Amino acid sequence: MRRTPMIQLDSVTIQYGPIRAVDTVSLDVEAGEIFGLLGPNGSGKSSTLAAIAGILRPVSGRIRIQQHCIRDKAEVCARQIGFVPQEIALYEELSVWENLRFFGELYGLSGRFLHQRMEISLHTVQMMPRAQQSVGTLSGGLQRRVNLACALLHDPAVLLLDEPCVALDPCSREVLFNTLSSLRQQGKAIILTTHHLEDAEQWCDRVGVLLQGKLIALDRPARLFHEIPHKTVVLGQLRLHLAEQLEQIARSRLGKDIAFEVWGKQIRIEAPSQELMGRALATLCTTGIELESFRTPPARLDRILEESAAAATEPAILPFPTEKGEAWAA
Ligand SMILES: Nc1ncnc2c1ncn2[C@@H]1O[C@H](COP(=O)(O)OP(=O)(O)OP(=O)(O)O)[C@@H](O)[C@H]1O
Repeated sequence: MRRTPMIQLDSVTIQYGPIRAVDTVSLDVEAGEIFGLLGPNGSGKSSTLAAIAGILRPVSGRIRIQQHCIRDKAEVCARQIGFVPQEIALYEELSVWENLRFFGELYGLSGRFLHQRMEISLHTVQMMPRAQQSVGTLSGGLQRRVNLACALLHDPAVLLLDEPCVALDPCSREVLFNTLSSLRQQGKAIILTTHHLEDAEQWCDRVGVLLQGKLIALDRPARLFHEIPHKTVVLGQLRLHLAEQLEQIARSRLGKDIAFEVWGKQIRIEAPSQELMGRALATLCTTGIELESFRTPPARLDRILEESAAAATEPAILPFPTEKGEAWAA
């Protein structure tokens, strides 16, 4: 049974003047879920996140945080949201600890409780040993961890991260995702934007793909990444055109489990398992059919993104919706 979503977007549309950046996007994210928002540059990821954070007002549609509409209950919702922007938003001349105190006070925290929350947040991102170091002397990756700690100070139920992996080396990325996984275990609802398919596949529970402001795919990564889960497909380039007689011999030797199609010097082979694919390739070889090269075709999500990158990424210029006011950026 599906639980009540923490974050609900219902037909959300965001415009910058006549430019439609996000087009009737609907999605739900539950407690204890990491949701990845993927898409090429300019597809509307940051705008979607900013609208959920309450920084940007959609021209139409509805956003709810823990069932509260952010339009009507802006303050209640803001208390439930931790937002980690793309840019590092810290005071370089202040220490890590001083930065946390400053942002904690902005959230209205004080005294012993603030002190406790600062310690917990720094522990969560593994930065306690650096508490007294000035932020300007930290690497970009470590600054990002402090950025995240600041967003955790008020213990929000919802965490939004805009491109958290930018400029992170593999080790920092591992720390980041381990941190997010433990926050997921605590029941937080997490949305992050990323360009890294492998991160989305490894760490996200569900993935939504935006293209020109539209949500064109939404599924579990395993389903998005592996179009043909029970079959293995190889696309090959033949050294020579295939004579009809040789093709018939190959078909009889491969048997009914292996399907292949030939067009020109291209061949597409489909086998029910990796093992049978290996045997099929060997059989073709011993039949005298030489492959110059072969590759596995891109999975569904790779292809969606490949196609989207090839397509014009400029957003559609559409008439302004009449029912509500103009989009505005804070
Ligand atoms: N303040 C703004 N004024 C006008 N247009 C904007 C503004 N912010 C974003 N846009 C446009 O809205 C569209 C969506 O932008 P957005 O930043 O949300 O995309 P994105 O997927 O986050 O891109 P990126 O991966 O490059 O960060 C883009 O075409 C962008 O040019």
